[in-house]
Amino acid sequence: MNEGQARKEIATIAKSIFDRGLTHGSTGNISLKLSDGWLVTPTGSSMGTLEPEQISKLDWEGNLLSGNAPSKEAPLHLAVYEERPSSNAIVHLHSSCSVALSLIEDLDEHDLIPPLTAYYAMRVGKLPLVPYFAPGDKALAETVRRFSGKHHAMLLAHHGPVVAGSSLSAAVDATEELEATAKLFLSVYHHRYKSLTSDEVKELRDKYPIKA
Ligand SMILES: O=C(CO)COP(=O)(O)O
Ligand SMILES: [Zn+2]
Repeated sequence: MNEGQARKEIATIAKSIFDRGLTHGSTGNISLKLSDGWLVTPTGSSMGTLEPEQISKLDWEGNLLSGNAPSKEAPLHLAVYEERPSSNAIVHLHSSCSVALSLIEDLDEHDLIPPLTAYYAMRVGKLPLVPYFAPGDKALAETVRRFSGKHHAMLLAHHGPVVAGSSLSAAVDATEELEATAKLFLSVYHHRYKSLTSDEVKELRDKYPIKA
């Protein structure tokens, strides 16, 4: 995919995310690797109205090459790419059920949601909670770096998900799966509910390995 196509793909997917209420206001950011750098959505922009040429192009030191000023989370995206050479795209949203999940006390912070559905096990797997830091904080990027070697999906406390994928569509797919399962989990949380067994999860993970 060339740079022009990549810019269009980000703008199209960002609008779809915004139109379905998966992030709001000027929250969230998306990035995508290119052969000669990477693209990230500009700071302060609404995902609903992004023009392809506004999207920031950066080099691997984080310098702006073209487009508007980059997301304040660009160092976080860069840290994930540095730790995950197989990842080609990253999605960060403020999707409300996922944020709500990050506020619940006494969940397992190494794995917040049990394997409620097959697609959650196939697309997300394990979801750790990343401790709270202010958006754009250098310490947030460095903390995410520590998680991202082992995890392609993580949840920032009081903030929202960060999900890496082998492609932009794979990263968006997994982020949507996380939001849908967070909603499901919130609705069964105060009930007695069943999860998939570890054998069932293992069978899924063997048959549908997550490439992220
Ligand atoms: O989600 C956001 C911060 O975490 C949005 O910030 P940016 O507008 O700088 O991308
Ligand atoms: Zn954010």
